[in-house]
Amino acid sequence: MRIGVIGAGAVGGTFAGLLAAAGHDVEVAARGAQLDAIRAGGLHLDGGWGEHTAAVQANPTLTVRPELAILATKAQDAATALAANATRLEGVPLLVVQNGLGGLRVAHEELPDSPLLGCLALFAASYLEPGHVTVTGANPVVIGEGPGADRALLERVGALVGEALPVELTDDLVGAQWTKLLINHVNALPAITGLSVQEVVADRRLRRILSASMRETVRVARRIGVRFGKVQGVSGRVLDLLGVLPLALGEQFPRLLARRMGAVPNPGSTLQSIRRGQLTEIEFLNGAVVDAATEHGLSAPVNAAIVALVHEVEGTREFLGVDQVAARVPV
Ligand SMILES: NC(=O)C1=CN([C@@H]2O[C@H](COP(=O)(O)OP(=O)(O)OC[C@H]3O[C@@H](n4cnc5c(N)ncnc54)[C@H](OP(=O)(O)O)[C@@H]3O)[C@@H](O)[C@H]2O)C=CC1
Ligand SMILES: CC(C)(CO)C(=O)C(=O)O
Repeated sequence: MRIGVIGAGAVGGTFAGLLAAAGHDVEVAARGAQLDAIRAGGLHLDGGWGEHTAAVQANPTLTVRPELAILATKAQDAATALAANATRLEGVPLLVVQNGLGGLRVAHEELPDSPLLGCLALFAASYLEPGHVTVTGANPVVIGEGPGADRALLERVGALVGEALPVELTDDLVGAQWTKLLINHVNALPAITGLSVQEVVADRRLRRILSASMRETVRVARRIGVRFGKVQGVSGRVLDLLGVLPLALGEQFPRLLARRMGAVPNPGSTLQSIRRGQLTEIEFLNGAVVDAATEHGLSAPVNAAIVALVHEVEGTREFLGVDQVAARVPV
């Protein structure tokens, strides 16, 4: 099948490499050094799903209308990237692989005639240097229906992606997005400290701050009527408990997430942006919790402090020590 991947970094590179290895005809829309490197030497993928060098076509925008498109930019780049490719995408099914809550809304605004599916990647991948992506944690993706899609499309695309990597389907994409948002609370502290997710979770004080941010999110979600969906066997009922358990017990959740990431240090996608000198997605992660709280007349001070620290590090490019973080986040 002819597949177009927009944004060929950690996640898009993983999809492109594995789908090409499964025999599909893949074109990526990429930019800058990544575009030059893929054109010159292909896309080199290694780590949890093996080594593949995919001779994918790479262009600044898609040159051929695909049968399936995959969007895998960071959230802040999605609208621009879709607009640049819109003429090739009208009516084409689009799989939006993005963290945060708003990816499908943005895609629907840009491409009102395309059936949309939402995809939550639970695997971890690092975009280390142009042309090279490493899968550091080989976990499945969860796919659910978005605007304009139906069950038949979901199953067709699920089966196709399943040729390349493990897939779970969900009937509750919104609930699953909130659960993934909670999981993505692991992203911010690595971006602030320069540590991996596993190192953050291993540190007693950082683990406490992370757990406090998660508990605050669960409490906000309960107050505004959000129900967490089941993801990777973790049910909404278990997550609801995080809102009432003492922090010491709630810390079992980040410990579980770190175990599932395995032994290879996972920087998370937000620290990778900082390392590349780019702005991060933090407004779409912990920032989405602050926004949801504010919209409903509530506050989320732990998440707000974390968002502010990530922005500080985006500006200074100087990581903070554990003492500095502990002094600035009101746990
Ligand atoms: N990395 C991970 O392990 C995981 C990431 N995610 C989520 O997946 C999404 C993608 O993240 P990730 O792969 O890490 O991000 P990356 O930054 O690694 O990759 C995004 C790529 O999109 C490119 N891009 C941006 N705008 C355009 C455009 N207009 N045209 C062509 N290419 C463009 C970027 O180029 P440039 O480099 O020049 O900015 C970059 O190469 C995010 O929402 C993230 O939160 C979810 C699960 C795991
Ligand atoms: C699942 C996780 C935490 C993997 O690293 C991720 O979604 C990210 O890094 O953005």
